[in-house]
Amino acid sequence: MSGKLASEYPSWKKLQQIYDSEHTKLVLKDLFAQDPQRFSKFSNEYNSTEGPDVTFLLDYSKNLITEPILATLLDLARDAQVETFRDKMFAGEHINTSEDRAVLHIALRNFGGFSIQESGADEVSGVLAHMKTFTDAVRSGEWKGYTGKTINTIVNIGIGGSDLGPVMVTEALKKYAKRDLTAHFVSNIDGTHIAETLRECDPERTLFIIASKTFTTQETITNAESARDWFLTSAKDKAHVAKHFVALSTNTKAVTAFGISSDNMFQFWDWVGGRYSLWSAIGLSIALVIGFDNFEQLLKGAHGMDKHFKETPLEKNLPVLLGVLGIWYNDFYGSQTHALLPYDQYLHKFADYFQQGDMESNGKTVTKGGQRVNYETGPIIWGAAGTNGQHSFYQLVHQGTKLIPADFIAPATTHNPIANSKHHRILLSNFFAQPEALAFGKTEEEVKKELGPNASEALIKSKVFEGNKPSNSIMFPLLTPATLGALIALYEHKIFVQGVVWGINSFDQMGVELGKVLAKNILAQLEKPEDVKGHDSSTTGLIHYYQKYRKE
Ligand SMILES: O=P(O)(O)OC[C@H]1O[C@@](O)(CO)[C@@H](O)[C@@H]1O
Repeated sequence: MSGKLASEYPSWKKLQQIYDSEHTKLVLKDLFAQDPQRFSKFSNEYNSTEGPDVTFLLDYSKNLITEPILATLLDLARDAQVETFRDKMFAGEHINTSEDRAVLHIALRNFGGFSIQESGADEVSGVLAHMKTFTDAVRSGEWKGYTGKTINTIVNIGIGGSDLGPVMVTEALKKYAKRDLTAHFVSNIDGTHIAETLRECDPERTLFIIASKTFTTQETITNAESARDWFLTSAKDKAHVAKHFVALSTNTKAVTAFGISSDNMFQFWDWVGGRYSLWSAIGLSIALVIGFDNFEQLLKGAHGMDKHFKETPLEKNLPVLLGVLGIWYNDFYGSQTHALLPYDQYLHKFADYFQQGDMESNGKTVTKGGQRVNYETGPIIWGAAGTNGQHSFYQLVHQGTKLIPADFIAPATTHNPIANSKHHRILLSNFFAQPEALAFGKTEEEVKKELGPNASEALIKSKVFEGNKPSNSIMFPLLTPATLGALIALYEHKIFVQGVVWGINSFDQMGVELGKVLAKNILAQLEKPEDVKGHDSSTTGLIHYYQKYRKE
């Protein structure tokens, strides 16, 4: 980033000219008709070159691009010095400028020997070894609760990056789970979350994992205190906490103050962003559910993608391609969102995960240099597993007024080939059909032919599909830990590429602070008998309504 606004780059100005002069002429039906080689030109097979074999296909041919447009989009990555900043990140430079921190989630999975100069990077293997020892002890039954029983339930208490990654990955890799170990995830401060969870737990056989990078997050600490109170109601003796509570954090002081010994703490470092932390000690619940070896496969799969991102020329660099394609729609076509549509029930939390990953990284309006941008930055990320989305929001995606770029993701083979894989064939037929329908639509002539001469004009019009709606399709042989690791890393690096182009700091999150401060102020007032003061009439009116009905 040269300190310039992205809109000042020559390539940005050229893209604007291309959009203004050509976008009405970019019709997918024509682009495919004109070039039988379009699929092979605009698709890439990723094959890992290190660690476990991971392969997947990225088909980006159903995008509103030509070769000159893609070349200009890649020039944008060059103008923004994406490769330079990538290399700075990998080297451990403090690219998180507002917090003066490195950004080193790649160091958590650095099996291939990237040279990283940052304190703590050489401690990763020690933490992984501790995680392995602990995970093996719990899963083997060697680790016993205070009455000598084995652990059959884990409860991860955390929120945001200390929750969403473990939830998404343990769902995605359920096939690899130890089925006699139940995992619960409590995140919300709403007492319902912990209350409903504790109903499922036996204090003699439950392990609580308090996951918090700062160990100051109000929701997590409050939930952890309630869990400890619940546990001690049965266990009585505080000495038993040591057998049922562990902590994942950077804050040893706060962990020990809570009453968890440092022996039961799994450490990570300030250069691990919360939304990039599932690879760190925050992944302990993942390792407990799927076993440490599978957790290591996840890490190794991600490392393979790190290597690809670090070494591959822009033209074949998958995170760069996804990044600049997203910018084409976000900043020139004016799309506001981006849909992640995994045709795999195991990936039903994938979009949820990247809501934080993408939106907390790139939901910013000020560049690293303090300038307000004059262009769109982070998109709204949303999505759901197919085919459920088809019976929910696809009407809008197909015939609405909004352009919604979408990524379709699917495994070629399923872990559950029931009914002789009939279910999977139906699932994949939809995975293939939906992008086809979005891209090529259905013309008025085709509708008239179908409805016959008596159909009203209005009915005909309502059945037309304009099409020309872009999508990417990603396929891989099977959803394995290593494949999932590579897939997550692909999107992490896509987010990085976009942040560099926009000139923003993708690795702080100042935007989450104001609400917390205001809430703390209101909480203090709610706990006093006198009337609230210092608020607008709406906030005051709402609080008064609450106070009219509150019981406690
Ligand atoms: O892990 P912790 O420190 O408890 O933070 C939890 C989450 O809270 C934030 O909103 C930051 O306050 C996310 O960035 C973070 O993942």
